[in-house]
Amino acid sequence: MWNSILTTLWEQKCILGFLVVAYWGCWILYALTLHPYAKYPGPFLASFSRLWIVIEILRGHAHKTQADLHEKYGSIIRIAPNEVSISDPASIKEIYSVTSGFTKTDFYIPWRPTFSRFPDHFSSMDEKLHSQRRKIVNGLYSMSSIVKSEPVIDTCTELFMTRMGEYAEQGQIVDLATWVQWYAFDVIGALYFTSMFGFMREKRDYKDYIKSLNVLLPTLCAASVMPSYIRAFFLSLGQLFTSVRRSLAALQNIEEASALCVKERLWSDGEGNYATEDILSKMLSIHKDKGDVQNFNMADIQVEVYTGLFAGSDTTAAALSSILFHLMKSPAAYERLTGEIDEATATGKLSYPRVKYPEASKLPYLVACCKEGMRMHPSVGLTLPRVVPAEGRQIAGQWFPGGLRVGMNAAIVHFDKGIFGEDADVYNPDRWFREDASQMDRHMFQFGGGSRTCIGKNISLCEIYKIIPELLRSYRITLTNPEGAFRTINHWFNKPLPMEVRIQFRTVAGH
Ligand code: HEM
Repeated sequence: MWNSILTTLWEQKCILGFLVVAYWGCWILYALTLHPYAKYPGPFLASFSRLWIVIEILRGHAHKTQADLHEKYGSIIRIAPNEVSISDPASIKEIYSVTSGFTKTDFYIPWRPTFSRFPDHFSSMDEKLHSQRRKIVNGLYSMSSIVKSEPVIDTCTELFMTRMGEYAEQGQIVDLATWVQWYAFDVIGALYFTSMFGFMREKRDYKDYIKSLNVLLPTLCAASVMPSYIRAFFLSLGQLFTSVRRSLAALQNIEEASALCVKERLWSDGEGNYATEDILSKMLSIHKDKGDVQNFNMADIQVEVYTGLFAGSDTTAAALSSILFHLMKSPAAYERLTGEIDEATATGKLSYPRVKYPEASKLPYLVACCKEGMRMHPSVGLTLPRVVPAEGRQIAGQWFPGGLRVGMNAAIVHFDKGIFGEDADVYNPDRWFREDASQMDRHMFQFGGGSRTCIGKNISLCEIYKIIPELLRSYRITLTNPEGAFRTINHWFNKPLPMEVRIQFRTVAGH
């Protein structure tokens, strides 16, 4: 009897094995020949399996491989069986404009906080729902609203400048990439909750927020590019691995932090009287005044706070690091910029000691240097994947059937020679004074596009335009290794690695 049971089991195993191999064989054959994306070139493994993109993402420099592939194969490359990356800048309008009809793919689902009733803005895939939910809070992120909070940002800038002064006095070497991230995190604390978290005060990673994000990002990114049916398995099996366990604990840490920030405000303010004018009190007021009509409750406020914690610091810090790094590497641009800042300060066009955003954003060379820094290094370094509308679309001269995926990456588009000039590969703020600057502006993609444009863009721009002139006006900063390259690790946020600088005092013109 045992013999016959074993034989049956063996036969079943063989049949199962055969079916699996046959399925894969057919799938690979289809993916390589009949699939609508079979005509597009790319890595062989990527044409039939998502394993290629998972490995690339985990290696942390997917944008570089992607750039090499576009260089080799042209403007459309296959990066997964059902997904292509497009480098033609004209396609930004076709894919990402408000009326394009393209929707976000399931790439975004793993980023969603576990406690949300509605998807957060970033991960929402239903355009109608997204538009309804975003309308409730959009006003809080407008530039006119952010500029009203400049005094709050100023408290952070003041502390940042004091700390830099301490380092200058001690002649100590500083990791500027870490310091600008502490600054960006404290600004989020100040804008959302009136008080900084304590990164710059305590000179350390407050409550391990940054460590949590660093641990979380590679796991989330890898899960996001996997086929959705493997994700749950990956995350459950991943529990066996310390790195995945730590990532999930990290996610919980950020979620708990956002819940705590909201609770602390409620405890201190009691029921409904919010004395401060920070983003949190404005959201609490929306809840109090129109919460029932708009279906906006405490859980939704917590989601907004979570998004700010998640998306508000790595991004701004990467932009600040890139702007400063490229200036330090280009002495002529550095001198010209400090000249412009000094003159504006001496003639009263730039306030002292705290720079105001409306003043700084009018300095032409400063604007050019900030744009060029963000062009050279967009803070988000992967494609923003979208699903082609059901009826299909013509993009970059090709027909794309509905339901397939396409995406564009700012780290590729920003180097297009047709738009940014033959010197697109090199840092050159002067390009922004050329006749075709408005065309370049239209193709800058660091904040995404259309209805899904970054909601926190104005927060970041306000921070950037305030702190760069203040820092360069009062201190001379130099790289300890002037020959070194700008080193980053790309897990969606393309994060700069430590950037060591020396800081010296400067005389501020007219003061
Ligand atoms: C230099 C700084 C920043 C950069 C480069 C940046 C970049 C981006 C990009 C590229 C997107 C589009 C993602 C996509 O379509 O897949 C995005 C969306 C988003 N960003 Fe930012 N971001 C920055 C700062 C911030 C800040 C400070 C916050 C929050 C306080 C924030 C919150 C968000 C949110 C909520 C979304 C989703 C918007 C939506 O789909 O409605 N970002 N950001």
